[in-house]
Amino acid sequence: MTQTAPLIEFSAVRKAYPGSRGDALAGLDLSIGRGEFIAVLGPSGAGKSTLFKLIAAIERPSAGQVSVGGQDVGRLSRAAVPWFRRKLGLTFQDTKLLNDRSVLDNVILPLLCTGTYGDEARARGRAALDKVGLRQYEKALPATLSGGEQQRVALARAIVNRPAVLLADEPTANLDTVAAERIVQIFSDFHRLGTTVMVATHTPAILAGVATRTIRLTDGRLVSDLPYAPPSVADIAELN
Ligand SMILES: Nc1ncnc2c1ncn2[C@@H]1O[C@H](COP(=O)(O)OP(=O)(O)OP(=O)(O)O)[C@@H](O)[C@H]1O
Repeated sequence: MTQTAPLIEFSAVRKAYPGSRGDALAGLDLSIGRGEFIAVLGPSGAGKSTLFKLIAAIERPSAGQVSVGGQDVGRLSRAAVPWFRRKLGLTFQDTKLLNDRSVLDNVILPLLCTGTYGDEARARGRAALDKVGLRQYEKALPATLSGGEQQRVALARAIVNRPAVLLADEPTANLDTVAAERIVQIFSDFHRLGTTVMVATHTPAILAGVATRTIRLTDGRLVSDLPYAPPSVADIAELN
């Protein structure tokens, strides 16, 4: 039987931020295959965002190795980083949308970073907005949209490069159930098309029927790695 190489691999990864006490990640080994949908759980400060930042080359490991698609992320040159990031779509709880630019201009920003401009960029931006159901708002300023719609704009920006991996850091925090379910449905659609998805969340119940695996971090360590199962009452208490 042939075994395919993992898409994302952490080998003995330690991350200490300059000036901070303790490690944000403390010797993490983790392998993620193509097509997985992973719920990343853990209390505040457990290292979930740091995990995503290392995958996306926003931060570099203090020790150990992070590889994505066979590339050693910690060794990418500064010039190579924007090209590497085309493989990845990232969203954050704070959507980081620019409020002085239209929704469409926000969505096409990642294309401009890697040399796709003009009509082609706009066509791809509109296609991404179609996928999240917001094409009608392309000319609006982000601040005029609801929180759920702003998260969907951020998601359109994340997928505009048709990434192989989607990383979402607390994408449904502060959203009502309907808005959160709509976001999760979009993740599910991408997952069905073959995208590898990782979602950090304090409310894993929203990923029921969608996530395939749950990893749980505490104090920068992997404390469990299991097939996804809906959270128990004790889990919910711990995560909130
Ligand atoms: N830029 C930074 N500088 C210094 N310390 C940091 C920085 N970013 C994160 N940390 C610290 O690293 C640890 C892990 O933080 P991280 O944001 O990865 O956790 P998290 O699980 O995503 O938390 P939350 O659920 O609150 O978003 C925390 O102790 C945090 O204070």
